[in-house]
Amino acid sequence: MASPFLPQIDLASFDAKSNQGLSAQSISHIGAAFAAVDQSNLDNAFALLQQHLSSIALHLDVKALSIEDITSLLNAGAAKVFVSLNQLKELLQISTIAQERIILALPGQQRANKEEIINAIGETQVGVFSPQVLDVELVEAWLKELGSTRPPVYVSLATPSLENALRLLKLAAIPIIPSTQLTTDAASGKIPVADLLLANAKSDRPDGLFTTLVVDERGVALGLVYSSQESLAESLKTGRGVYQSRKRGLWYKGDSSGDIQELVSVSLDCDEDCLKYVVRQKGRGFCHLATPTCFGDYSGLSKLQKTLQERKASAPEGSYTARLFNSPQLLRAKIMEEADELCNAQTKEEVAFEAADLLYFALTKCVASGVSLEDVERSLDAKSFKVKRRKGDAKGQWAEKAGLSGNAPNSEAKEQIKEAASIPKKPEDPAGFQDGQIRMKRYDTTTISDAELEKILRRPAQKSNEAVMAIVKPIIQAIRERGDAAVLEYTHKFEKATSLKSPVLRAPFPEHLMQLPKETIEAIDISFENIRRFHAAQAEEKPLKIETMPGVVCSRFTRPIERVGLYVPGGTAVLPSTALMLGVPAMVAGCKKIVLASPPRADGRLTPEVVYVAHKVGAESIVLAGGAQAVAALAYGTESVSKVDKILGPGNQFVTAGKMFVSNDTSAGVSIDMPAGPSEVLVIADAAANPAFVASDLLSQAEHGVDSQVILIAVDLNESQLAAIEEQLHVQAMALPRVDIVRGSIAHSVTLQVKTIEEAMTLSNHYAPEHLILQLQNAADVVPLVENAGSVFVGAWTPESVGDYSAGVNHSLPTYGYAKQYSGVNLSSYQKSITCSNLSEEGLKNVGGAVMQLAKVEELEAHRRAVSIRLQAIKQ
Ligand SMILES: NC(=O)c1ccc[n+]([C@@H]2O[C@H](COP(=O)([O-])OP(=O)(O)OC[C@H]3O[C@@H](n4cnc5c(N)ncnc54)[C@H](O)[C@@H]3O)[C@@H](O)[C@H]2O)c1
Ligand SMILES: N[C@H](CO)Cc1c[nH]c[nH+]1
Ligand SMILES: [Zn+2]
Repeated sequence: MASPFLPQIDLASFDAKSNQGLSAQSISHIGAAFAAVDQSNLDNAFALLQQHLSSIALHLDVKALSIEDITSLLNAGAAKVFVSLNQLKELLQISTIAQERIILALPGQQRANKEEIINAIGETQVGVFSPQVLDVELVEAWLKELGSTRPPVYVSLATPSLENALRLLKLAAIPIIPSTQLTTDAASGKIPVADLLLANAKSDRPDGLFTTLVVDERGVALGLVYSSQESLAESLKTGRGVYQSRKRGLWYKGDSSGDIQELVSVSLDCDEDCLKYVVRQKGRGFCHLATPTCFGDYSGLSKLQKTLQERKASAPEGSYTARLFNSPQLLRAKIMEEADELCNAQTKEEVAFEAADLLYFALTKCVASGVSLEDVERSLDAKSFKVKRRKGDAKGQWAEKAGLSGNAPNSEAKEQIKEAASIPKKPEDPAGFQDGQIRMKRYDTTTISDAELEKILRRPAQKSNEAVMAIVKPIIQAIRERGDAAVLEYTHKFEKATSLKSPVLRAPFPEHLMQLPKETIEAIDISFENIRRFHAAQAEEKPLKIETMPGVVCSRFTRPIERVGLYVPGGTAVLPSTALMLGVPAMVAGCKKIVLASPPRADGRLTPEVVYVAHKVGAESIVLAGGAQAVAALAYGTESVSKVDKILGPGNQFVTAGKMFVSNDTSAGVSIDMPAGPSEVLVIADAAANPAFVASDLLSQAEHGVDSQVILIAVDLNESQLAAIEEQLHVQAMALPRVDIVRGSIAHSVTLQVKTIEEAMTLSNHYAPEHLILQLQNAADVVPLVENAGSVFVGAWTPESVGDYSAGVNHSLPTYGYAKQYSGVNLSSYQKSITCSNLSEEGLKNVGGAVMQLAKVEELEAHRRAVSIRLQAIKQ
């Protein structure tokens, strides 16, 4: 049963040291409170809800607020709101508000009659609150008039006394009493809380004690004890579990054993003859036999939590749980794996089995982060208070994986923005936010050490190679052993494309699979032509040929790699532009066999843009698979997938690990382009830069994935110039459909303040970004200072996205600092160079001596003779 009375608190001073009323702790023991809210203390109300949501059911007089503020308070967890008649009518229109959360506040001093109330509330069963009833006798008469079917009635006790309060309680009205008049200390002369709690309680025992159930915060029964008014008062006063022992009198639990209890809350059952104490048990447990409960050990989730918490404190070396605690990447992989298995479970047994696995790993994550089951349950309860619910659509990537159609990919993100806007205060900024704004952290490079800078510029952690390889190796093995069947199995599993019967689509590709709007065809055609031109211009005009000595001619010519496999990612976004970037240079180089691979949608089809590009570049086939399975199929070939000589293209960690593995396997005979991972950009901006342009460039890469990183180097910008960029970043980010992804990437993105362009370039060359954008006064003059970068974008009119799609440069570029040693994809990525030597007699005579001498040094006689035998022949 809820608290039979409500302490009235002053929002402005609650929790503060100056608070003269009951302490916050005592109020949370009672579990409910009342307060009047207006604009002056609205922020305090939100703060209080955030801090005490689960421990205090907050009842708020909101007559001075707008409907928006009221719904925000309900959303934030206010238990009940006391409203005017007009507000009541408006709130009843919102179907998601439970009616018992709305209480009609009757106007003023007047005694209300039954008709007045019934007229006001119609058929709706809402409570009634009379704010200024001075005369208890009047209330008595009034309650009688309302009769037995009356709604819950709250009465503000303007002249509080124990006697008045008890009279109202006997009438089953709920008195609201200023907390300054209440006490847990009987000696203080105020109204004792214990007396109010037990006002209507009646013991069913001859000794007059109350049977008391003791439970933990999850509601698990710890044991059964007895209470008296005195022990309850003592418990409320000390904040501990204090009971009435039938043999020893007052019993302060744990005084002799040390296993004390912190009191969380006290309440009565429905017929008020039994108390429930919620406690936080310390020490070995509640039972004198040192078990957590008097009914033995914990079971289920509570038991698992206890074990995990113990393991976290001292995990046996080598235990699996210790491995999980030490490797966030392994834990993440297991959570994803188990979630996927749960989704695929069919029978009741399978669902229970897989759900148990998922809960185990989820709880390990909680314990590793210092979160308890109680915290999780509090969060669940808080969600149940929401008035404006999210639609519950799956996010784009998951919706696609699950084969949902017609699910607007980012509707949930939009809901989140709306919701965020309707909640005025948040206690802490989540990742990516600062002071309520999506903002990158700022550092002045003159005030940080090199070591700190190194840490700041570290790319977001990736799964360890070991963890990813452990996932990828069995996949590759399965493809080698079982070919097409295994490719299909993984596609069914990861892409949910269960209707797919063949892993390959062969050219000529059917027209109906590449139906596109005219504008898209035009855009692809323009981009195709620019990319073709830029890559064709990279071809050697003629083979290199020089005479190193008279008669010694060396030359070099290139040949296309015969068979290439092009991986087009498709996990989190559909990327036909990557098909262009990989396919066009392959076509220009003259590769004989071009095989594309890309994960299909859940309906088993590829996005038509990718099929159209495959058609335009003359691809032989498209492998309808993603991840390591696609890479393995390309590397080794299967019954229907053509083996290739080189695999190119970006991808996630499974794709990259697959590429690394097959390129290291000499039996595969396959090479790869480079490690190209999560997108990144570094923007260097000075005072001439347009803040909106700078922000838009940063966001264009931040929206790729939560593991993307964007860096701004601000050259000699003052506070207002920096603030202008930050403001733009926030405003533009909030308007993006992928704002939830952006928040993730901005959380590990930074602004670095430097004084000069030289300092900026030193930093940039050290970071070696995938994309470097120069938004500087004389941007072109700075290009000669670039030493390491995948691709450079010069000046205000060159957004990075032109390079992603249409300018002609390639967007498949080295990330993760590999721009220090790798080039992005270019024509030579599809070619090999062959060198050629051609000597005349004179030439051999000129160079032969050097060759023979060096062969002699290396003691390779056959090498020496291959020359001497010819020189002798020339002599004869
Ligand atoms: N650097 C560049 O030039 C460049 C260009 C474009 C894209 N990108 C990057 O490429 C990446 C694309 O990644 P993506 O995930 O969107 O698509 P993806 O196609 O690379 O990966 C999706 C595949 O991963 C596999 N997979 C997913 N979860 C798995 C698991 N638990 N176990 C085994 N396999 C699993 C599945 O087979 C799935 O088909 C992004 O990080 C993007 O930023 C980089
Ligand atoms: N910027 C990405 C490479 O890091 C490529 C891309 C594709 N589509 C849009 N952008
Ligand atoms: Zn991009």
